[in-house]
Amino acid sequence: MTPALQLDAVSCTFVSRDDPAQRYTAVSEVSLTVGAGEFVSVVGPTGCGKSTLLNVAAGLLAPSRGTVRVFGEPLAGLNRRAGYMFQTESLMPWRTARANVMAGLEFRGVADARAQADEWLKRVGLGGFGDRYPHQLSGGMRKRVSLAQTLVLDPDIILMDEPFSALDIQTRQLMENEVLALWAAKRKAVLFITHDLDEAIAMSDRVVVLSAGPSSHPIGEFHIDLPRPRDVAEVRVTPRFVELHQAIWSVLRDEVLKGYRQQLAA
Ligand SMILES: Nc1ncnc2c1ncn2[C@@H]1O[C@H](COP(=O)(O)OP(=O)(O)OP(=O)(O)O)[C@@H](O)[C@H]1O
Repeated sequence: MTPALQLDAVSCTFVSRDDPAQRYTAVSEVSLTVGAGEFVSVVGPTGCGKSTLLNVAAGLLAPSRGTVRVFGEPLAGLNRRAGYMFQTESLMPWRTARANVMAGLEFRGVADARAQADEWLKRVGLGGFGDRYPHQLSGGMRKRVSLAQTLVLDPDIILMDEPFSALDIQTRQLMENEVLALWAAKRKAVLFITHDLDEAIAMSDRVVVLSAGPSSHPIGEFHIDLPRPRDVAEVRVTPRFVELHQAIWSVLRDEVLKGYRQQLAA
């Protein structure tokens, strides 16, 4: 079956604005696929190039070398089959929760945008909050609105960059379970970036480990054979989870230490 997303030998080199002779290759020769309906996480040390890869998949950044295919077609420009959810707040503060969720649909000229937005707000547990502005919602609620804003457009591929990193642990686990439930219902391809190995294992079908930069590349790939449906809090205490964690951490640990050393030296 044609993968939803296929990165083939992708490298990204950034040129310094002040001194064009200075270059930094963030990722090098990265090949990565996400099957239709597959949930794949990418973990790696801080600054290794996880967001860079996601930006490439989103079509926001053209790779310096290599190719990106979306359902078999070469990607040129924005990836219109993908929806994104980023670490930072993505809500427009001057729009209500409903108006934020509706924005993308309005842009596409969808006639029943309001009804669809209300339906999605209900699905993420915010049925009664459509008229609130972002500042009148908690951090977790704002993330739920962002999730609705992404999913209302029914993308075939969902790209998530540490979407829950700013949340407290309980809210985070609730959101992770909600994402898993929504994903199970629709089975879209997900590329999930996180620095949290527990989160990656609990949620994914496959975990890809990136080396520390520069020239970061995959150094391990693990199939997560934990049964579904999963509760992210409960699955963490199962023996198989612990086994997988140990196996992946043994690959990731040295890279994390390298990443820290590089950050301190910078
Ligand atoms: N536009 C850019 N210009 C120059 N360097 C960049 C640019 N974007 C990213 N980089 C560099 O590329 C490297 C990878 O950055 P990236 O944000 O992809 O890492 P990350 O793994 O997502 O980091 P974190 O885990 O801290 O979020 C970093 O060293 C960063 O400074």
